[in-house]
Amino acid sequence: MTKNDGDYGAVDVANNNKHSTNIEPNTKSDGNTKAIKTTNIIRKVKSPDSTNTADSDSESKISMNLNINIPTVNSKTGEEENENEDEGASSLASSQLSSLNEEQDIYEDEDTEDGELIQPEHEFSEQLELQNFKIINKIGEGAFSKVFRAVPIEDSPNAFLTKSYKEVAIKVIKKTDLSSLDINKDHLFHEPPAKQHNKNEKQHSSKTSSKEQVLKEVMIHKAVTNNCDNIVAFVDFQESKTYYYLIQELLHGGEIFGEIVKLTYFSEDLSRHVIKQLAIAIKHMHSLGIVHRDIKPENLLFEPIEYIPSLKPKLRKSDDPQTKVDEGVFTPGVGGGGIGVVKLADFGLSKQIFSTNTKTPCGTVGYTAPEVVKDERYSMKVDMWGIGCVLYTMLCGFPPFYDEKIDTLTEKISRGEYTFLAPWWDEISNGAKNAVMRLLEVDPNRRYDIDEFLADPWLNTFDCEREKEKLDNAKKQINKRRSRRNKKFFMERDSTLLYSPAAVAMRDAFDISNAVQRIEEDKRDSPYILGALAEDEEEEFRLGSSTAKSNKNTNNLNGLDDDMFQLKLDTSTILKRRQEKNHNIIQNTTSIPPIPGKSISFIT
Ligand SMILES: Nc1ncnc2c1ncn2[C@@H]1O[C@H](COP(=O)(O)OP(=O)(O)OP(=O)(O)O)[C@@H](O)[C@H]1O
Repeated sequence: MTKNDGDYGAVDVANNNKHSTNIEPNTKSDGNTKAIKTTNIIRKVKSPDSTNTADSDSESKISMNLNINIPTVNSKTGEEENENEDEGASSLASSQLSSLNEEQDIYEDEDTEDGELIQPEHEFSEQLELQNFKIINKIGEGAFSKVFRAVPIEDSPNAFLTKSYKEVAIKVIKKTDLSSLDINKDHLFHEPPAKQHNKNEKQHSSKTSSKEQVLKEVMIHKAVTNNCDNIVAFVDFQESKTYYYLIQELLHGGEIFGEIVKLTYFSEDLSRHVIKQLAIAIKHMHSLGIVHRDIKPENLLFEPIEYIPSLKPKLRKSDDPQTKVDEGVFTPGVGGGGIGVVKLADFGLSKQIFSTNTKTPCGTVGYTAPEVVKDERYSMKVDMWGIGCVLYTMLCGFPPFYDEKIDTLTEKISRGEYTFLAPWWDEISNGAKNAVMRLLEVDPNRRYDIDEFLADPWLNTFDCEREKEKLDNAKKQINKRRSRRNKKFFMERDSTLLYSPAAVAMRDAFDISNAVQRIEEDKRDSPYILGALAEDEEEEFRLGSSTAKSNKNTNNLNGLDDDMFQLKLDTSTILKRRQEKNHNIIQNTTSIPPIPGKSISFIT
């Protein structure tokens, strides 16, 4: 989710720039080299002499400064620690996840009781046009947005909207930032450099497109927000003269990405804890016909829980005892490593594949030949690939696909070339490896779908009796903690690690992996090139062209009002845009946009 721009000292993987020199030279060219190299990358992060390339200014922009405001609880007694030391094959059953949400409620209560930091850090220009909320501090930054922590203003006209939220996260997008940039990442992905428009025309179309993209994100987020505790809740949307405000539930822990960097890797229990919650979120989205398309550790946010140090920290053979951070005790039904409830965020690349009302694919029109109609199962499988990459990375600490050369990396992703490299994978169970293999299957027909993954034996490994006992104990401990707040007991976060070359390289690997999968999906769906238009058509249908109006009842997002934001598209007809797109695609290669500062080209 977080931006990897020059301010953060991004590694230019493609051009092997100065920061890449921190990564050990690649001396081999076989399939294993990548994993050795990436492991070194992550070890660099943890090593005491690793160089932080983020300058002090950029550090002030990082998104992990939430820990100063998180509620605090007391430490555990030795007896409790012993209870929890009794680890083993433990995991979460679906039913147990509800207890995680009880835990979250507790923290929400604590926030307000403590009444911490309700005064703004300073005057924010974004506050001037914002209604109903008071901005307190900046907590994150995306490529096109700033994210703030805010509190509802009491007695505001829309106070009813926020009654469940004592604090919110507000993603603020400045309209002028959009006017020169097209944030529709997939359009950039498919489209060649802009055609020769005159300046006004270009600016106009760019603005329109950007607004579409913001509204699309809002509509999809709103559509998926209900009935799933593992999706960051949508609260409200405001548009002012200068800004768009996307108001959502605040998650106090930050990104799972930072936790992987900090802990080097997660135990199988903790990996299962995180991935199961992600799977529940994806199950919910897929059941609504919506595909996320940008699954990565940066888009997984979490609520922090008490960190309980292990009495005897377990080390893997591959660990450096000097630098491996103890993950602490894993408590079934609660979490571990300071990670409690996990929620999926960032719907900027999400896409509706089929309407739950009609079960017909979106974006298709009457005259489209059956062979170019999207097969929704393929589209959904993009998310399963993303889940596989996240699971692999959590288990060993480096991503499945990596290469400094962008072309080689792309090839490896397309061919599904990855290994369970020794010694890092030696102590990881066959069950976990099997789950990864079923997710990182190149052929989408053979790749797990979400139901198959949720039924995976490794994901469901637990002993009911023991789990129940542990769950009861965990609940008792939570109750004790409620009366023993105000002592800091969360894991320290060294936010400088997040912008090390290693961490940036890991982010890039995910962005590229997801992008390649999206391209593969579109290639599969679009043997006649027309598929590249599907998203445009979809928007046109949903957002109000004359064609859309006539199809309003069958193609709008579930539960959403077509006219919710009074958006009217002022663009060309589908046919004209199809012709333009065909013309452009035939003439050009595609380029990868999501990594600012990089010039990467793909031959289609
Ligand atoms: N609901 C939230 N609770 C807590 N932190 C959040 C929340 N939403 C976003 N953030 C923080 O702000 C950062 C940027 O948010 P987000 O990724 O949504 O912006 P973005 O513009 O979509 O980024 P990009 O497009 O570059 O991926 C996140 O990485 C996260 O650290």
